[in-house]
Amino acid sequence: MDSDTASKTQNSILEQPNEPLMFEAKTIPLKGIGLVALQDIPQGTLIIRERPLLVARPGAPGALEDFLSSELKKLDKASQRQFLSLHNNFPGKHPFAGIMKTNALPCGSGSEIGAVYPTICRINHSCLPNSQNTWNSDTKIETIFAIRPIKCGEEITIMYDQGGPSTVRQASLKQSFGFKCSCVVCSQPPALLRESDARRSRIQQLDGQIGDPFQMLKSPEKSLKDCHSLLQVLKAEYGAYPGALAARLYYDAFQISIAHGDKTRASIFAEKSYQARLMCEGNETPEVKRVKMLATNPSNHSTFMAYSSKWKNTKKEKFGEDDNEAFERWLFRISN
Ligand SMILES: C[S@@+](CC[C@H](N)C(=O)[O-])C[C@H]1O[C@@H](n2cnc3c(N)ncnc32)[C@H](O)[C@@H]1O
Repeated sequence: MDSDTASKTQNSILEQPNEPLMFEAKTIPLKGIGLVALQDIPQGTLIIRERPLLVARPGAPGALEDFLSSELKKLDKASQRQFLSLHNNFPGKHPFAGIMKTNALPCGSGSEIGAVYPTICRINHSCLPNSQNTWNSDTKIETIFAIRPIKCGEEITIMYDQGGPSTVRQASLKQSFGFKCSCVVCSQPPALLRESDARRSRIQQLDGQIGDPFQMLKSPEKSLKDCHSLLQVLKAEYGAYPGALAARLYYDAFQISIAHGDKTRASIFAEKSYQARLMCEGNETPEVKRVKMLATNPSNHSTFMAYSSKWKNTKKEKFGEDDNEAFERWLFRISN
């Protein structure tokens, strides 16, 4: 499909059809079609809100093809054309399944159910994306928010893979999407790429340690310290815009604190998680609303004092928020 056709197909399922679009679909060298910003877009801006064309579970190619074929017949002609015009990395016997496999985005984190969209599915991948896709399970709408400032003329990008060092990312992108990534991270000089790889491996390692319930139970100080270390690595790798990774880290720190009874820190961590999430997905998703509620009432969480009451706040703790470093050390219980 050429970029003209792509531009014309944009509006039907978009939720903000009357507003001037912040982007245009055009051909990008070596990437097919992509979306390019038509204006400067500040961090935290909602760029696209779109309903799915089709939703499906993964399945054997033949069975998936039959399912998609019957679902396609239920769509109007314009929607059918939009679906059929999407990129297919797996041409052959099962073209509908190939389109789905190339384009589907999960309906929620970790969900095996995927959906395709006429516009959002034109967004290409970067290992340092400037935007994030999020599924809202209440409204059944997918959103794209700017997670860092985007300059007019810059391509809008999201992240397709699970992260990790460049060799792992490259292999996964090649296998699932058929391209060799040459984004700003992957095309760095070898020495810088090695440093980035070391940070991304460390991020995965720390993430695993923080998620370990035994460490959280037996050595919550260590878990919080890991959260603090992760924050430093995220800042080094992603600069001022760690996006959803920061939201998750703060939520983990919330869970560690509340499980041992520390409502004061838990409330601060929940608020930080909320603020980070707000930038990535707005204030409409059930998850964002829940984290906001927990910032106000941390003890409403089901694990309040589930592990111990050793951090239960007995008196109002004083902390000086003016001295950033001291505040961070207090918050993450770093003693030396
Ligand atoms: C969901 S589609 C994105 C839109 C697609 N470029 C198009 O023309 O419709 C995914 C496909 O786009 C291409 N693609 C996405 N990101 C890319 C990148 N960073 N470099 C090269 N190709 C990319 C790959 O062919 C991939 O399988």
